[in-house]
Amino acid sequence: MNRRNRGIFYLLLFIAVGSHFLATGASAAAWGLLALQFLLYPQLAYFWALHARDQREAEHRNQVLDALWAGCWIAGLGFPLWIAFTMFAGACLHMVVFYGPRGLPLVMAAMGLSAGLVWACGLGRAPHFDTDLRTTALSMVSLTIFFVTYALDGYRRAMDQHRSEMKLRTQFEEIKALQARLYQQTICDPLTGLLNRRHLGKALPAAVDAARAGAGDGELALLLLDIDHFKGVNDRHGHEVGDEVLTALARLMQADLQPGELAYRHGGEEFLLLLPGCSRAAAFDRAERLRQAFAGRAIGHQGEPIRCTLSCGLAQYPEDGASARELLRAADHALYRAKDKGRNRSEACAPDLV
Ligand SMILES: Nc1nc2c(ncn2[C@@H]2O[C@H](COP(=O)(O)OP(=O)(O)OP(=O)(O)O)[C@@H](O)[C@H]2O)c(=O)[nH]1
Repeated sequence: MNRRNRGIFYLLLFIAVGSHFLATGASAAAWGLLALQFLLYPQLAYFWALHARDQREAEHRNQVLDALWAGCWIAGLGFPLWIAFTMFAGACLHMVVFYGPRGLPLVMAAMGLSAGLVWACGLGRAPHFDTDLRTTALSMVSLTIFFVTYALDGYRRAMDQHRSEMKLRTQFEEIKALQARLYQQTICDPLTGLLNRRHLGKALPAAVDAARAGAGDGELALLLLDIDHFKGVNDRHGHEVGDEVLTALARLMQADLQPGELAYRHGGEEFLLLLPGCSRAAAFDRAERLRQAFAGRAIGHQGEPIRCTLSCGLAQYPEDGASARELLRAADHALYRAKDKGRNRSEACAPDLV
């Protein structure tokens, strides 16, 4: 119980019992005891708990003590119904809030024990259950205020928890988005935005497995594209223009992509198209279309159009290679043949089959 709740509850009880004392003409000693119990004791109990090594344990002891005191007062006052009920309900609420259902029998036992002892020692008053109207009303108001105070505490905690949850959820979403962005960065080439070799390392074996399992009629084509004399472009016009040439080719590749197909920057000025479900003839056509489109595109630089060409090597699963590594090697051979034959051309690994 926090200081505010304990203080409020005891003050309200002080007023209710005081009203009962006024109605029944209590002695000065009884008023003194009332002040000690309901004004001083709650402060002492709070400081006791505050300075204890285990505050929760100390508070638990305080609450049992509260229940014991309440039993004494109930028996000593002669069981006035409304005051007794207010004390009992308050003690139950304290205990249950802190200790769950097991707090309930504990309160009953403590109250019953102390009331019984007071009664057995002959210190109890003869039962007189009635309270006057003012005391009854004050007891009711006390209970209501007490319940509302606790309810407000519960509401505040629920709102705090809700806010924390919302904050956590937002942070979680941000982390997820960040992770996705980081992952994207690890699999993408920053200059062209195409996928990179790291992604190919997983995607190519997976595509081979899928083709082997019959996906896309068991067809899979690999196109390896390399810009011709690219070093010369860099040397003559500078790296920035070289970068523009690279991104121009990347855009052409992306514009032509069908669902399920993937475009890579394989390294430097070398690019790759992974075409699941694509026949050898269709892949060769794609290579030629891309080659011609690239050759026909000029990049303007200081008023001078810069034209580049590319060479392309085609490898087809399963004829040219039954694994990712074999397919790559086959496409590489085909590309070298294209370079050897004068560049700006497409070559299939097995030209007789095209
Ligand atoms: N601008 C630019 N150049 C790059 C990048 N990555 C690699 N290069 C350049 O690409 C060039 C590749 O040159 P080479 O391997 O000799 O190939 P090439 O000049 O295209 O000759 P062939 O392939 O035989 O036609 C090198 O000069 C690299 O510096 C890049 O990101 N940007």
